[in-house]
Amino acid sequence: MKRAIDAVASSSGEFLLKKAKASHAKLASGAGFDNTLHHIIAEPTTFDLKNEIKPPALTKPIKKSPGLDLVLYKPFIPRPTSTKLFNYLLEALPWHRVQYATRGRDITTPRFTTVFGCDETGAPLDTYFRRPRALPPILTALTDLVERQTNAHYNFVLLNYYADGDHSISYHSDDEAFLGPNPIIASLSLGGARDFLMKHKTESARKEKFVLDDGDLLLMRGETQTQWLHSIPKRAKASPRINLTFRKAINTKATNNYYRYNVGDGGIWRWMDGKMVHVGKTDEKASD
Ligand SMILES: O=C(O)CCC(=O)C(=O)O
Ligand SMILES: [Fe+2]
Repeated sequence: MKRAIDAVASSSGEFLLKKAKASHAKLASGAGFDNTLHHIIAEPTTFDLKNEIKPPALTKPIKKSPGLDLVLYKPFIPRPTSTKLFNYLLEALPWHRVQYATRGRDITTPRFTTVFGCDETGAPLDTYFRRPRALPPILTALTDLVERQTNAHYNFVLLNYYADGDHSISYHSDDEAFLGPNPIIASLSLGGARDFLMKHKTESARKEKFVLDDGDLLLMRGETQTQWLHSIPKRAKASPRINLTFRKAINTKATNNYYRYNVGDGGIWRWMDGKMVHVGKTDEKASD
């Protein structure tokens, strides 16, 4: 399944876009506006992830249903590091609201997204739909730690920011051919707890529900993506949450797809003065 998975469009998208237009007009005319829209704010020197992360209190393999092969690490990142990381990522990164058309409908992704990484084919960077962005140091450090914990290699980090309970990801599986067979995906949660629902693709009575809490790491492997779907449903009340998925792209198609559905061309949003502000257009070619 390609990553056009947001056919359940969200009305909060339109609302946020309207709200942002006002801020954008103000920014465009205002002084002190940093025009390097894609920049990543340097991490505070107080980050010392390697020493702040301790072995998880709980490491729970979950294999009770056919094809389901998960490991839950609770927590992988303890507080207050998880909070510090959440706050830093929200503010430091350029975010996007991706819009695309599918089956004749215009969809606005019902959450903010952003992505870093590249396949390891060595293809020239300017041959991609969007110029791939290098992992910023904090994501390189995190990837190293996740690799060590999960014994796998990743070259991509996709981030989702769910501002509130209206933000969601609909049922999908990440079994794209460009990740190779039985991809290993590690998923890190920061901030507000959300339900993570799973259902078997063919045996619809088989369902699972986990609460993903601040600092939790969920490893999905084996036939999980082939046999199961997962989602983060909307809920009445939810605190802001960032999710990071660590993946391994094996070809250029993967890289193009990830930038198309996580950067897109709907513009750049930044966390400024306690809210997301639409700061400008995505550069046609360079996204770094
Ligand atoms: O936010 C989550 O926990 C899940 C995100 C997800 O499934 C995805 O990005 O493919
Ligand atoms: Fe997913």
